Amino acid sequence: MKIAVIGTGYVGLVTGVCLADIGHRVTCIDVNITKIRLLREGKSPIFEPGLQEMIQRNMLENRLRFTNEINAGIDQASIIYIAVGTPSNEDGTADLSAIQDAAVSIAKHIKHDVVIVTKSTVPIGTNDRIKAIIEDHKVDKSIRVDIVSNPEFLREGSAISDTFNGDRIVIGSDSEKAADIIEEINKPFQIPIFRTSIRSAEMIKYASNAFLATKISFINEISNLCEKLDADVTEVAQGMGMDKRIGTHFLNAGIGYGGSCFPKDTNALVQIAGNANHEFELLKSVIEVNKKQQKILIEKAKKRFDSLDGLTIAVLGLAFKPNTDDMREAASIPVISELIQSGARVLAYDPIANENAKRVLPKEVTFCKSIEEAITKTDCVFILTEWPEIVQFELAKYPLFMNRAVIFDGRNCFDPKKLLAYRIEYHSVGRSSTYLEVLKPSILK
Ligand SMILES: NC(=O)C1=CN([C@@H]2O[C@H](COP(=O)(O)OP(=O)(O)OC[C@H]3O[C@@H](n4cnc5c(N)ncnc54)[C@H](O)[C@@H]3O)[C@@H](O)[C@H]2O)C=CC1
Ligand SMILES: O=C(O)[C@H]1O[C@H](OP(=O)(O)OP(=O)(O)OC[C@H]2O[C@@H](n3ccc(=O)[nH]c3=O)[C@H](O)[C@@H]2O)[C@H](O)[C@@H](O)[C@@H]1O
Repeated sequence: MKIAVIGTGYVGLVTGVCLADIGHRVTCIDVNITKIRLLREGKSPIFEPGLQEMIQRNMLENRLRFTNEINAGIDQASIIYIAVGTPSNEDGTADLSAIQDAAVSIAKHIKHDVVIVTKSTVPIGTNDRIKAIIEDHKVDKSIRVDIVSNPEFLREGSAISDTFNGDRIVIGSDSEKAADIIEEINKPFQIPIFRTSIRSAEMIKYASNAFLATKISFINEISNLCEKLDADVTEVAQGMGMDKRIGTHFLNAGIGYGGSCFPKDTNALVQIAGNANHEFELLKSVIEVNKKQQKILIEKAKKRFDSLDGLTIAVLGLAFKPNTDDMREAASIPVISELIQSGARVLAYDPIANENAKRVLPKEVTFCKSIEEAITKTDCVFILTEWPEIVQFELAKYPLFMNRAVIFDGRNCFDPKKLLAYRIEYHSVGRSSTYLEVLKPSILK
């Protein structure tokens, strides 16, 4: 099948490359000239495990090419995927301007019947609008355009593996024939296919992200209660997860969810509900809980030190999760801004996201090339992302390098009991803090 993919971000690029890998001929199109230049050189503009190798292999085998020219890109394609961004507007609604632009460009350039497949996360009813835009703008009115909503469920950091091992592929369409074609295209992935109406498919995407975000905020609330009542949230989550109806996934307490999707999609769903005269109270609370949760390490540090003014603090992990260089809505942004406002000096380190972080973090931050460099002569460490390099870092080095070995861990990377043996004072989430007996001031109780 000849396929065009519009938008080569995390979703479009991974989709295009994986479709090429299962044998289709794919042209990836983007308005961003730098991205396309890099891709033509076989370089991935984003950090995603395994992606660059797969790009190079499929280019060599002539199944994958890249262009800035929409007309050249969709010229021969009978299937056109839309995977452009749908970021948040100021009021939380989804900004659909890139979708609108893509639809108009498609309409102006198509020369034969096509199936349009929407991968982007879009509010319920948007695919109907895409269809209307294309019908309005198409030059040759005899061309047939069918629409399929095919929401994406991949996670950053494991995008390729998720594409090949997803739990389901949702295909929403009111055209049986178009749905059959998209089912056929996806067959080699050998993933269960679930066919729905267009609007149900659009809703499945928002409902899934909102539900996962709800699980995280729920366990974070339980973790706050655990701290007050001397229970251990990791044990509680494990015990809850053994019930198959609850499941073990997405019950890791921490400093809240970030990233390009949960914050944006939960806000958008609240707005979608509002527009349908429905007050989505549960989801509003999920969002509020998450905002509060991002502040918990700062609160713990302020309680521990009285004031952060004049302290030197290392922040380990800046990306919103491990295995990505994505800084969108990363917890490190509000946390570091608040540390700086409180008068602390911040030394930051991320194994991959330092460069992207420099663009969004306050200019006062000093970026370091290693964990050792970041923690040297610091008064405490904040761990914000559970990168393997950070989790596996030799614990004995903290007391050696730091002024005083105090760790605030927003990702529960370590067993608190183990830290005492290394003479580290340890504050994590939803578990009791561990202090060195000799240093334990009575006010800390
Ligand atoms: N990032 C993720 O892990 C996931 C994202 N999604 C959804 O997929 C969509 C895309 O997300 P990302 O890939 O993260 O976005 P992104 O921001 O990484 O990439 C979007 C790309 O589209 C390009 N673009 C914008 N307008 C264009 C146009 N008119 N013609 C051609 N290219 C254009 C941009 O230059 C950019 O390269 C969003 O709706 C998002 O909610 C869904 C599942 C996972
Ligand atoms: O729509 C999207 O963009 C994607 O959003 C998420 O994927 P992603 O944002 O890449 O990453 P997740 O692994 O879901 O993590 C999101 C955030 O939740 C946090 N999280 C996750 C799990 C958990 O138990 N606790 C927790 O705090 C992570 O640290 C991270 O900040 C969903 O998992 C994907 O299915 C979806 O396709």
